[in-house]
Amino acid sequence: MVTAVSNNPFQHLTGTLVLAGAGKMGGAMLTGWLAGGLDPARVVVIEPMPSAEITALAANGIRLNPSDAAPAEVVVVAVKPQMFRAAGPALKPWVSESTLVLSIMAGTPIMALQEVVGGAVARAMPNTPAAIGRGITVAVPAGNVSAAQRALTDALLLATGAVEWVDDEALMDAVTAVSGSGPAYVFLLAEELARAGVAAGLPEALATRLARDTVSGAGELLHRSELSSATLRQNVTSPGGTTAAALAVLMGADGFQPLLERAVAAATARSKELAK
Ligand SMILES: NC(=O)C1=CN([C@@H]2O[C@H](COP(=O)(O)OP(=O)(O)OC[C@H]3O[C@@H](n4cnc5c(N)ncnc54)[C@H](OP(=O)(O)O)[C@@H]3O)[C@@H](O)[C@H]2O)C=CC1
Ligand SMILES: O=C(O)[C@@H]1CCC=N1
Repeated sequence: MVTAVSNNPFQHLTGTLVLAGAGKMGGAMLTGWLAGGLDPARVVVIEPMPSAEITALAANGIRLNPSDAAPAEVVVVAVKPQMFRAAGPALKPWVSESTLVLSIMAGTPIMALQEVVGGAVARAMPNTPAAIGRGITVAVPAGNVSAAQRALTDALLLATGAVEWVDDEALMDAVTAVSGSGPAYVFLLAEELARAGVAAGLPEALATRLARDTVSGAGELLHRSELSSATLRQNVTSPGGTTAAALAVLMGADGFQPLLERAVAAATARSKELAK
């Protein structure tokens, strides 16, 4: 007998998924999930000011801000950490002891979620490339997360990209600083490369195009290649050539290394502050 095997990563989701906060990150994850085959009829979105995109999803069967609530299988908490203490209690009617509460809030410890919302909490830090299935998320489970809930968390996160699990929640501050915030550093690189091109005499539209395609092309090469980033960099650097001249600046005493170290330390410190 041949057994049919489903490719749907959401096959283990048999109840409702509630997304609280469909802003930039929650919206990106929802986009990734729907693109990956999540049945819109299983989704409830709680969002006081839904964007036009989120409002349009209601036509596909998503329930937006319903007046009735019942314990869900999964509640994804994607509100700003600063408003969690105020917004969290309203989520309680959606949560029973057996609800998986998947929080993506920066800085907010598992213990705060257990206090305010309850359920079985998994804390995760995704990033916005989740919208195109190219995110990376680091997750840490609370002690009462069952094997089935961990598998469901894995399936939800894998539908938006790669997943790493850690046991030590204290790592999440530095994780947030590297991969949660990281896409912004790369987009800033594209902005500043374009600006530097204009300063070097290029028309703005051409400089913007060159910077955007260079950053995205280099990212794609890094993604597909088995070579380390250092080797890929060396492959661009002809001895005594133009790249070497630029890298002497970027790898100098006040170059990328101390700058990124300071930036990541600042983001890590801010994540720790958000926990207070
Ligand atoms: N942006 C990113 O790249 C990443 C963000 N995160 C985390 O994701 C979370 C959301 O961040 P981000 O998407 O950037 O922020 P946004 O402000 O874009 O999203 C938060 C959303 O929650 C809405 N909201 C406000 N009050 C409530 C409520 N009571 N119930 C439900 N929703 C509510 C907000 O509406 P309104 O705007 O009207 O207040 C907003 O649309 C944060 O905790 C952040 O730490 C994690 C990883 C990456
Ligand atoms: O800026 C922030 O606080 C969130 C967390 C990681 C990315 N954005």
